[in-house]
Amino acid sequence: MISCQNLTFSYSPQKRFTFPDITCADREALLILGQSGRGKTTLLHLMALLLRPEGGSVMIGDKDITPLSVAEAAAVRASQIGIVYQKPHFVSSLSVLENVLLPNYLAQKFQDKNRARALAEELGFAEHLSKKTHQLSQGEQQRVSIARALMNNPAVILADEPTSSLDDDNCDKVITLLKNQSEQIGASLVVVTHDQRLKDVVANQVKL
Ligand SMILES: Nc1ncnc2c1ncn2[C@@H]1O[C@H](COP(=O)(O)OP(=O)(O)OP(=O)(O)O)[C@@H](O)[C@H]1O
Repeated sequence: MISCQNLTFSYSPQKRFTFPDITCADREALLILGQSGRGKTTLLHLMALLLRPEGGSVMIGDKDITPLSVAEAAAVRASQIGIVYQKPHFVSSLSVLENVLLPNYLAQKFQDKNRARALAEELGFAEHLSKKTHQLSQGEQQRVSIARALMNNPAVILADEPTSSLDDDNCDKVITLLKNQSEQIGASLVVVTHDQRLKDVVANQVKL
C-alpha cells in the first residue's frame, strides 16, 4: 500500500503544489489524471522520494518514508519501488537484457534472466534482448522500461505516462500486463497520465 497525506512541494515561490491525499492498496491500480503541467510527474517523483516534499508524508505500508536519508531512500527505491519513467533512462553501453537485469544487480539480488526473458516475451520485445537500447523504437523502449520496473517484484509500481508512445494494441497489452503483474506480486500500481484510453481500464481515479 502506498499513501500520501497533505503533500506540498514548490520549485519556486511562484510554483507551489498542494496535492490531494492518495491511497492505493496492495493489488489495486490508481490512475492520476491531469493536463500537462498539473504536477503529475512531480507527484510521482515525490512518491518515489526522488523529490523531497515541503510538507506532508508518503507511506509505504505502515512506514513513513519521508524522514529517510538519501541513502535509505535509494535503498527503499531499489528494493520496493518499480518506476517507469516518462523518458526511459538506460545504460547505453549495456544490452537490452542487461538493462532489464539492472534492478536485480542494484538491489544486490540474483540476476533472474528467466524472469527477464518471460517479461520480454509478454511485452513483445524478446527478439531485441541482445541489441543496444538505442536500436529500439520509442514504444519498444517504453516496454523495456516497464519490464525493468517489474524485475524486483516491487511493493509499489509508479508509472509515468507508460502508454504515451504506444499504439492501441500495445497500450492494451501494457496496461493489462501492469495490472496483472501488480495483482500477481501484490503491488500497488499508480499510473499518472493524460492518456484518455486508460480511463476505461482503471476504475480508481484522481484528477489533479
Ligand atoms: N525542475 C523544475 N524546476 C522548475 N519548475 C519545474 C521543474 N520541473 C517541473 N516544473 C514545472 O512544474 C509544473 C509541473 O510539472 P510536471 O512535470 O510535474 O507536470 P505534468 O503534469 O507531469 O506535465 P506533463 O503531462 O506535460 O508531463 C510545470 O509547470 C513545470 O514547468
